[in-house]
Amino acid sequence: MHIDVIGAGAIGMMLAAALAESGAHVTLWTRTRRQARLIQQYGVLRHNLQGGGKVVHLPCRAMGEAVVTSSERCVVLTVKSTAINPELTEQLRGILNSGRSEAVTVICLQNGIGHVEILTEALGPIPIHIAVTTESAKREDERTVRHTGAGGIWLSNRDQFGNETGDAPVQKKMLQSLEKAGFTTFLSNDISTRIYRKLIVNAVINPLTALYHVTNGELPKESCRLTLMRRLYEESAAVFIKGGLLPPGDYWQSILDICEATSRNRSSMLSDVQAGRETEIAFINGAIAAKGRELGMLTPLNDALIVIIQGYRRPWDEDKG
Ligand SMILES: NC(=O)C1=CN([C@@H]2O[C@H](COP(=O)(O)OP(=O)(O)OC[C@H]3O[C@@H](n4cnc5c(N)ncnc54)[C@H](OP(=O)(O)O)[C@@H]3O)[C@@H](O)[C@H]2O)C=CC1
Ligand SMILES: CC(C)(CO)C(=O)C(=O)O
Repeated sequence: MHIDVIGAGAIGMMLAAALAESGAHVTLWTRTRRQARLIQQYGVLRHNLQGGGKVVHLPCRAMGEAVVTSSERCVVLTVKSTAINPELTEQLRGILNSGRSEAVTVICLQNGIGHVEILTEALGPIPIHIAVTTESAKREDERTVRHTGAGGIWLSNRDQFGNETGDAPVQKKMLQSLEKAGFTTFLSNDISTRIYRKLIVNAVINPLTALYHVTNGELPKESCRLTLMRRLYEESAAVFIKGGLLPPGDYWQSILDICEATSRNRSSMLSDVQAGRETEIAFINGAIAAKGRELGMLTPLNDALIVIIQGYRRPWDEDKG
């Protein structure tokens, strides 16, 4: 089986380097030719959890370049949800329909929700499996990645159409490859709960760390911030529970636990805001606000944070007035 990891960012470089090192047939795909050449020439420098660094050489191509043919192929999508646009899906179709691929699967590792619907519309009947990961990684430069937190990878045993595919060879082989590469994996028959539990964590930690410009660990340490965290949590959890997306329960402690477990991390949303990049807020708090509207529930805190975070502008945009 051939594995195509799309997106040479934090998660993409971490996964592709670990898979290549453990002997998987993997290609890492970049957006730019420049990054592909750099990785092709010098490899990915992967820092493990203990801080040790190792250069891993692996095939790396820019999107649009020639595809390695294989009868079985697993495409692991590690771009941000905001990068899933018509140009990317057209290029994905090129990879998925290439050569002799008879069995293909797409695995999505994005935080948030809404991206699978966009992909399904563009890719038609190709099976897509959602994966949720609690691993964390940081991209330090175009060829350097640091594994910053160990967790697990949960892969849905159903595709987006509800077909049970846990026994499909591509999926089985993908899970085996990830295990061999050192990741703890699970085949999940309840990915939905896992998605919404993670979404609630991201909906509280991400926009508030971006708002206050603090690390995850600093966020709850000040009482006003803790109050806002709690209110945002209550508003968001109420939507998921009323919508039947999460069983009634208390998910607050898990947010505090993750702040502590990832205390030195800058959340992905804070990193995006600081780098002047578009954030994933539309797929996180935007999804909660949309669900709230559907259920006739008000979500004023989510609504306000969406506009605040989307309103951050890059300094060079300020110049244009
Ligand atoms: N980092 C983490 O610890 C975790 C991240 N996640 C989720 O995983 C996803 C990826 O996150 P992360 O790795 O941090 O994000 P990064 O921004 O580090 O990486 C995304 C990568 O996608 C690349 N990309 C964008 N457009 C394309 C394209 N058209 N073709 C090929 N590559 C493209 C970007 O390239 P370029 O820079 O050139 O634009 C970038 O290298 C997100 O949805 C995030 O929420 C989930 C759990 C943990
Ligand atoms: C869990 C958390 C908040 C860890 O930083 C994350 O997933 C993110 O930053 O997007």
